[in-house]
Amino acid sequence: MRASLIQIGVDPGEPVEKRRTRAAALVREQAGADLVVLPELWTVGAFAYDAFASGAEPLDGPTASAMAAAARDAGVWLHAGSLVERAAEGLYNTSLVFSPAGELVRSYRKIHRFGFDRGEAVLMGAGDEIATAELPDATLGLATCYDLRFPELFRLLVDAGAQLLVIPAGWPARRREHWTLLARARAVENQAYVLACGTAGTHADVEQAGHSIVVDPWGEVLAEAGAGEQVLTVELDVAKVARTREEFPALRDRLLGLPAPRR
Ligand SMILES: O=C(O)CCC(=O)C(=O)O
Repeated sequence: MRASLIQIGVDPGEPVEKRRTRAAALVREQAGADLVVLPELWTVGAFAYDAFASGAEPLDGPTASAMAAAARDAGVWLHAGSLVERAAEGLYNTSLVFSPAGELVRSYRKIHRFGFDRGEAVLMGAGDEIATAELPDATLGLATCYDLRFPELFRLLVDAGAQLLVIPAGWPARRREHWTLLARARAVENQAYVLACGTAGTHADVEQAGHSIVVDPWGEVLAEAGAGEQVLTVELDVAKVARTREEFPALRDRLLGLPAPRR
C-alpha cells in the first residue's frame, strides 16, 4: 500500500482559496498512491484563532467539494486533514476521509482541543466519537494533533480495529521533539503504523514543525520530512501489523480489568 503525506505550507500571505486550489493539485499529483493525507486546519492555520469563525465551513462547503473532486480525479483514498466545521451546535475541528469515488466516508471531530484556556479549547466544541475508516486493505484510526498526547484514545482505536493511525497536525516547531517521540511511542505501544502529517511555514507567529513522519509497527521511522513544504511517499506492508502483534504479543498482555488503586 502506497501512502503520500502532503506537508503543505500554511502562510498568511497566501489566500485560503489559493491554498485550496494548490492542495487539490497536490492531491491530483499523487495519482497511483492508495492513500493521501493532508494536515490539520491547513485552510486557516491551526493557530489562526481569529480566522476560525470566518474560515468555518459546512461539511459540503468549498474545501470538502474541492477535496472530493481531487480524490475522484486522482483515484485515491484521501484523508483531507481537518477544517473548521460550522455545525448548528458550533465549531469543530473536523477531519474528512473521501473514497476514490469522491464520497465522504468518514468524519472525525477532534476530541482533545488544544489551548488550555484559550484558542481552540474555547472556540471549538469537543468531539465525542471514536472514528475509524475502512479502506479495502486497511482500517484507519483517526486522531488529530493534540490527540497524539493521549494514549488511551489510541487504545480505543486499536480495539476498534485500527491498523494505520492517521494523525493530521499543525504542530509547533518549539515542541518538535515531542511530536516525533510521541509518534514513535504510539506506533510501538499499539503495534500499528503511524502516519503523522504536519504543516510547514509560519502562521499567527507560530513556526510549524513540519517533520511529518511515518513509523512502522516496530517503531522504525520509514520516512521523515524536513521543515519545509514536502510530499512524503512510503510503501506500507499492512500485514506487518498482524505479524508484529503475533510475534511480540504485548497487546495480548494488557490488563483490561486493572485493580482499583489502593487508598
Ligand atoms: O500538543 C502540542 O504540543 C501541540 C498541539 C497542537 O498544536 C494542536 O493540537 O493544534
